[in-house]
Amino acid sequence: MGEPLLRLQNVTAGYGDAVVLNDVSLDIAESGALAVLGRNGVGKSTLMLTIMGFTQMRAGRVFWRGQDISRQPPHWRANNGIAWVAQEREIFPSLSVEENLTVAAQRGAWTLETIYQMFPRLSERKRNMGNQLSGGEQQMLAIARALMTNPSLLLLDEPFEGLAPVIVEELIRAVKQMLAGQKLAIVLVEQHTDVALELTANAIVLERGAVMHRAPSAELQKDTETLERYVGLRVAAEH
Ligand SMILES: Nc1ncnc2c1ncn2[C@@H]1O[C@H](COP(=O)(O)OP(=O)(O)OP(=O)(O)O)[C@@H](O)[C@H]1O
Repeated sequence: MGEPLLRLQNVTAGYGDAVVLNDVSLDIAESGALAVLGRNGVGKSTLMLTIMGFTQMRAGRVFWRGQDISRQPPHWRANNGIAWVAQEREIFPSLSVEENLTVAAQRGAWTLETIYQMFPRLSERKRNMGNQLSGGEQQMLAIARALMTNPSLLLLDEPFEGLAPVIVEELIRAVKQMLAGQKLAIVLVEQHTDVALELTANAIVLERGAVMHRAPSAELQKDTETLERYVGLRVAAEH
């Protein structure tokens, strides 16, 4: 086993005096895919923010390719291969689709051409302004913009939330394509448990900021007891 791409070692972190994550440890391998599950408010987004360097670390360390980056600011992490798609998407409303894509682009396999192949809708709308897009198109753009930085790790925070099923299908196909094609690892926070487990190799379940359970995703998919206890059956019940 080589060095993990990302390692969180006994990380306790939060906002100011409020501690949200408690003694969280996890590894993500190069090209790995990790699902982060758990009910609302357990700290899933805070985990993403901590990987990006936006929270206050109280204890523990974060390693990137074996290097301790615990004190590196968010822009260092972004410049060194960690990309984050926030729940809020945060695309630039007054820039065109194409400008949104090129504004933070870095060299690599993801270019306008490969992005437009994966998201033909964005190609059709490349001259539209960010604020003229539907919710689904905005989410595509947010993911595409993150890919244009040619990251080694992509953090996706509830990318399918609130989108029409047909758009969710399109995004799932795109995520599969991303994982199959390029050397890219993902951390996926998702309320749609079945989708999250289908897309990933491994999963952790958070409860009150701590890792309560970890398992290969295929195993957790069958473990309805754990899913019921810590995640709820919101999505499983829909199938
Ligand atoms: N900026 C902040 N300042 C202080 N507390 C915060 C902040 N953001 C989140 N929290 C608190 O941290 C806890 C975990 O929130 P977080 O958003 O990480 O959970 P989550 O699992 O992602 O939930 P959700 O599924 O609702 O997004 C909550 O109690 C929340 O109130």
